[in-house]
Amino acid sequence: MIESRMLIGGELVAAKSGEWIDSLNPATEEKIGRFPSAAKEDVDAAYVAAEAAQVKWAALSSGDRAHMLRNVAAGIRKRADEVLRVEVMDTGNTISKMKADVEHAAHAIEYFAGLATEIKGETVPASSDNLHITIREPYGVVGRIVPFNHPIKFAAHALAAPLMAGNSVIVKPPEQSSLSAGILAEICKQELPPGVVNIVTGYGRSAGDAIVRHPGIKRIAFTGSVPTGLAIQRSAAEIGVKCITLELGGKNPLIAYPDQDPEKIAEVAVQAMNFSWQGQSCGSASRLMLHESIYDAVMEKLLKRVASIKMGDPLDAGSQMGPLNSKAHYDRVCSMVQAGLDDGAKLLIGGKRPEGDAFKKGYWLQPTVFGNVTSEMRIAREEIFGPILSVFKWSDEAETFRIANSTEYGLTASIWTNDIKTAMRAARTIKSGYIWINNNSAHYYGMPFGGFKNSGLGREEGSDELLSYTENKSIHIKL
Ligand SMILES: NC(=O)C1=CN([C@@H]2O[C@H](COP(=O)(O)OP(=O)(O)OC[C@H]3O[C@@H](n4cnc5c(N)ncnc54)[C@H](O)[C@@H]3O)[C@@H](O)[C@H]2O)C=CC1
Ligand SMILES: O=Cc1ccc(S(=O)(=O)O)cc1
Repeated sequence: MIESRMLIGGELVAAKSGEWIDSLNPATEEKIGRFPSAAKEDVDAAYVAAEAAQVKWAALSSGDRAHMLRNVAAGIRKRADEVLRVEVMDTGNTISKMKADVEHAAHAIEYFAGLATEIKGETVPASSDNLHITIREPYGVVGRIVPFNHPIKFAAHALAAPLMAGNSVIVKPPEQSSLSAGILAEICKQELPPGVVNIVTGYGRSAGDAIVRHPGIKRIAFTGSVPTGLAIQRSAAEIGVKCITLELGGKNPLIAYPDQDPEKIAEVAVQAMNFSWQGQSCGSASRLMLHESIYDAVMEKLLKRVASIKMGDPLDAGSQMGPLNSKAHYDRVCSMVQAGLDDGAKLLIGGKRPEGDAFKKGYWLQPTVFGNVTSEMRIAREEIFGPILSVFKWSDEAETFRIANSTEYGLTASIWTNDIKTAMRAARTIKSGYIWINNNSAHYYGMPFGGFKNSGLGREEGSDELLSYTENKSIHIKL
């Protein structure tokens, strides 16, 4: 049983109210621990500590800040096995996938530490009798709110760029899976000055909302769903003028052209759908658009591959797919299976709880594929964030682009063709922020990641993200 603590002002603490939230293992529904349920008073305390720490932190050289950040990354690596086990039991994601997330957590911090000397301004020849320079200053206290699908990776990533830019930070982990953030809190307590990082756990409607509405927190970065992103914009606007960046959901197309090998497309479609994350990844290609000339061949092979996915104990290295993250999420994903059936899509495989004693408890849903999907259906328009793939057959390229662009989302797209002109035509026409040609799923630090349309605002994973935690100041020196 794990009882994790928050980090506020350099101390590992419970909520002032004494309230806790239970952590359940989604594979078994057993209680595995609990963590504090913070309210406004806890966020206020975190803000006071963060504000007090920030000025000294910003006054350090960027090299000194980078050095301390690297120590946090090393601390994560040192406790990687422990973090991994907690994270697998708390999220239901399989151990083979989660291993990479723990490594990513450390890598994200090291990446931003490596950008230490990029926090720089410009000289501008705006007049002949002045020296015009810009400098970049931190906002002060930054709030970052992250979702349940990659808890340790997102929590670690969340502190890196704001800190590197000289801010202090308050991180709010997801209420479904907060235990790994408790370990991160212990590492930050050891490696950083008190108050520089504050980790406040709890529900979005209380702890999250208190961060968004805090008048002193001008810079907020949110990763999560579109409805919550919109709610955050509304709440923040009631308080003041705030700079909010949003990494939101996707309903991402994978478009396969007639020149493709059906076996290869079947393989990449399964990968790109992220069945191995139960579909719980923002970049999942949940709309598979197959040219009619390869449709039958791809589908035959794809269904065989889906049928062979091994669901099982997430702690078993042989398991290829685990349960969904929480009961509420499971219920919603299952309701989308029904929505597909109600709207007339053809259920080709899955759609049920797997059979066997191991799956009687927990939030298990088989990998699911619908055919005969049309663009009006709910399963074609709404992000499900579960293991449900919707397959379209196409013949006319322009109509396919129209359908690909017909949702409110625009996060990623994956285009498969050997013709570079065709590939670039598709890449330019699809309204998404991150496009793979003959590839899928991979993220590359240094390349800006983020969404068009309702998939978001702002870019992460590159120098844009670092600079987004600074404000530009113009200084004119009369010569
Ligand atoms: N674009 C990207 O990089 C990514 C986007 N996502 C998206 O995240 C979603 C799944 O994650 P969920 O945790 O279900 O999202 P969610 O939007 O329900 O919650 C995300 C976070 O927001 C907090 N929150 C909820 N209501 C709030 C409020 N009113 N004020 C402040 N904070 C609040 C929650 O406590 C949680 O920490 C999907 O839509 C997925 O596509 C997930 C990963 C990456
Ligand atoms: O869900 C969003 C998401 C998934 C993966 C990655 S990364 O490949 O680990 O960088 C980032 C965001």
